[in-house]
Amino acid sequence: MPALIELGNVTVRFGRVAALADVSLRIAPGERVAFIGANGSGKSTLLRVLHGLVRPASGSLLRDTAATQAMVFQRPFMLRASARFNVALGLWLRGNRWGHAKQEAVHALRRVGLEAEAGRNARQLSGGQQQRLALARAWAMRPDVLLLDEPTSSLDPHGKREVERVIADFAEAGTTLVFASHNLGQVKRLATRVVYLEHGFVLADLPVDHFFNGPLGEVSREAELFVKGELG
Ligand SMILES: Nc1ncnc2c1ncn2[C@@H]1O[C@H](COP(=O)(O)OP(=O)(O)OP(=O)(O)O)[C@@H](O)[C@H]1O
Repeated sequence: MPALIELGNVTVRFGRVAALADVSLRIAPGERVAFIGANGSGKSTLLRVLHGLVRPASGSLLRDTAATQAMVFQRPFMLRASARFNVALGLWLRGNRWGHAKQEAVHALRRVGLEAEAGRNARQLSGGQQQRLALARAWAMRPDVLLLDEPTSSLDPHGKREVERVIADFAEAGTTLVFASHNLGQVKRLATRVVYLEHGFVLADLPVDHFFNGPLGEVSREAELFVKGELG
């Protein structure tokens, strides 16, 4: 199957820090890929490279130009305006008429269970609601690929469940998911493939069952320790 995104030997530097080192990665349609690893291992940087927000110092990035992408950040930025306006604006900026954009915004809000909050100031919504609002904004774009940077890191268990449900809906609708997470339970629930990063290197890239249950081999000893540590 042709790749949606393909990275070849990508290195990203911030000053003297190599945030990514020689990363090669191929993402095919329908995959659900989780990036895991310790703080500073390069997960966010990798997502930003995939979304074209960070330019590699070297290496190649190929993207299927017909495929659309959306990214949801760890702390999504909301305008001081209604939830509906926050979703509609993105659609309007992409050339939709305002009336149509507002209509589509309401559909997207319904999809994430925020219909009742459509008229509320987005900044006054709870963390979980804001995260779902960010997903509604992405949903409205009907992306082929959805990139998420620790989408539930600041949420309580209820908020986490709600946001995970929406993410799972994206996957069911055929969206390719690529997300960074520190929550290994979430990785097991949502991902089909795990990419383990350490100091900017990909140390393991395996189907989720193999990553959590199979022997990881010499090169992935650190990954094994990481998983054991995280799972306590
Ligand atoms: N804009 C930047 N300027 C300078 N250094 C940066 C920048 N962004 C990332 N880095 C550095 O690059 C490395 C990788 O950071 P990155 O945010 O990608 O890690 P991460 O795995 O997402 O971490 P976390 O789990 O804490 O979110 C770190 O050493 C970080 O300090």
